[in-house]
Amino acid sequence: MSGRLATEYSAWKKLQDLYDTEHNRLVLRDLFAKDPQRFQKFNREYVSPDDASTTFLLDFSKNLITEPIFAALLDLVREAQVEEYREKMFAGEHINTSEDRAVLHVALRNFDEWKIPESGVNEVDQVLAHIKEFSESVRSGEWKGYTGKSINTIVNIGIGGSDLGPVMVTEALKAYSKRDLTAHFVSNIDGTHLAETLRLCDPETTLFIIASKTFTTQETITNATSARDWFLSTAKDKVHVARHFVALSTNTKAVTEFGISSENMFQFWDWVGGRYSLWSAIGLSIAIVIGYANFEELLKGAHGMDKHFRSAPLEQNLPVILAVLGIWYNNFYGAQTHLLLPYDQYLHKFADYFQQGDMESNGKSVTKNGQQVAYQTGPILWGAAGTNGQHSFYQLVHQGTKLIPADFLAPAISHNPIAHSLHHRILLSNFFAQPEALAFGKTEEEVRKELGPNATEPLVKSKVFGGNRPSNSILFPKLTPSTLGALVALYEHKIFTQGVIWGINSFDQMGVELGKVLAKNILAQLEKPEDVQGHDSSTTGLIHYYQKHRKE
Ligand SMILES: O=P(O)(O)OC[C@H]1O[C@@](O)(CO)[C@@H](O)[C@@H]1O
Repeated sequence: MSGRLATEYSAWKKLQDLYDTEHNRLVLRDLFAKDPQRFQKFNREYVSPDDASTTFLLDFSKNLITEPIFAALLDLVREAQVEEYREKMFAGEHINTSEDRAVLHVALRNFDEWKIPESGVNEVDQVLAHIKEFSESVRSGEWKGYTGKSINTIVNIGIGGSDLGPVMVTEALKAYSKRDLTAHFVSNIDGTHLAETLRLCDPETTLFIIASKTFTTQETITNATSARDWFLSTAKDKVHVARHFVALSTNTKAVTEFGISSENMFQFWDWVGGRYSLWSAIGLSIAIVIGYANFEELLKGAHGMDKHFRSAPLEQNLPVILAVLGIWYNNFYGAQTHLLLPYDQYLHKFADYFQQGDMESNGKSVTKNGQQVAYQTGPILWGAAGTNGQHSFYQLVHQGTKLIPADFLAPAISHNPIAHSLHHRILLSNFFAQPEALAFGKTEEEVRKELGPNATEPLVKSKVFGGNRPSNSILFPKLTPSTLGALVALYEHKIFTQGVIWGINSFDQMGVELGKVLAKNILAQLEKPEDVQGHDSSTTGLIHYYQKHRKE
């Protein structure tokens, strides 16, 4: 039954026993020394069922597991009925129970493979056709602005899932981008974000894409209104808005009220979660930047992973493997965070993207049945592109007091093989070395041997690396649209699997509402801050200080 407390599962109790009795013996140096076949046992190669060139290796041998522990983790997946819930998701059942909605981002990249009886699913193809037609019209120069010039700049105005996906993908696939077209992404309500962007724009050649599932998000509508005012200050006549503003939304009424005609609207549906929406109309900016053919490859890459997730046996199922490893550390080792470390500068926004994807999905503390959990749920997701992270926070990761499981990702081939690929070989040498250092560390004996007999005790101790810090390594041939699609879907389905095991609803986001309501209340009072009422002394004191200093 959905929404059960994870601790009720017998598999959970078994895992707790295994942790209690085994964790002191789970030393990677020993596990590898005892079993020369360890890498062979704990790696999986993914090959897309649709396209053999979309492939990657998942090496999960540097984890604090044995075969019995791995088996017990998979038993938990079975007992939590993850496969049954997966089939409910793919069938369009309303598994987002609090909002009574289906969860069907998989339908956005389904290419009619599966018949899914949910309203709107049969319209996906026509929205994709509209995206194709419009993106090609902009890229070819056929789409003209109000003075007859082609578009050379797009500004996507959106926030959260209406921003992070397009940003991450257009950065990740920059090698495939149309280099004479500039894409900007404005998300923050801070006027600086829009002001600094508009300084770079020419109203005659700029297209604004207003991306908002609800078309009620205060930041987005305010930014869109100011962008329209900026545009009209030059274009003057409102009739010109139609050539320079399009909308991506589920809310046709609000879009037309804003002044964007319905033929300039790209629709999606309530069964597309914001943080799962880059595959939908929200991906219009992606299609314009990299071209529709590459956008379609992105979708197909994800679809291949959907088929894998739906058909692979649990012990071969990559999203399931990542999910259970995360639960092992999060719920039994007490790790609080999870690191994403892409050794690819194009993926520098990958962790940012999954901060929303993971933390807005699984940052919950009540099950679908309304029970308060007494165990950890979603981890804090963070990360940075390698090798930059090594010069920032790796000190803590290597020698700090916290256990931080990490996923390392890298392409074997760079899109930019400068200096005869010397840069890439250096990058990959670090991609290989860091997990090795984390896993096997450096013993006191090795340090003494290195420093010699005169080394002081404190110096020796400071140079010891305890190691035994777990990681996964994902290595793929090249960062292509299809590979990116598969990787994003891999993590989407990892998040889904963990949410089912924890018994929570991964697809609503009640936690973002209170702050919005309080901010609206305070906004109404900021016109006369000296009279602010109804707050604690801290909020009142801060608002009074603002009042004192808000005039230049
Ligand atoms: O796309 P929209 O409706 O403007 O929502 C933007 C973002 O705001 C939220 O915080 C929900 O309010 C995210 O879930 C969502 O992606």
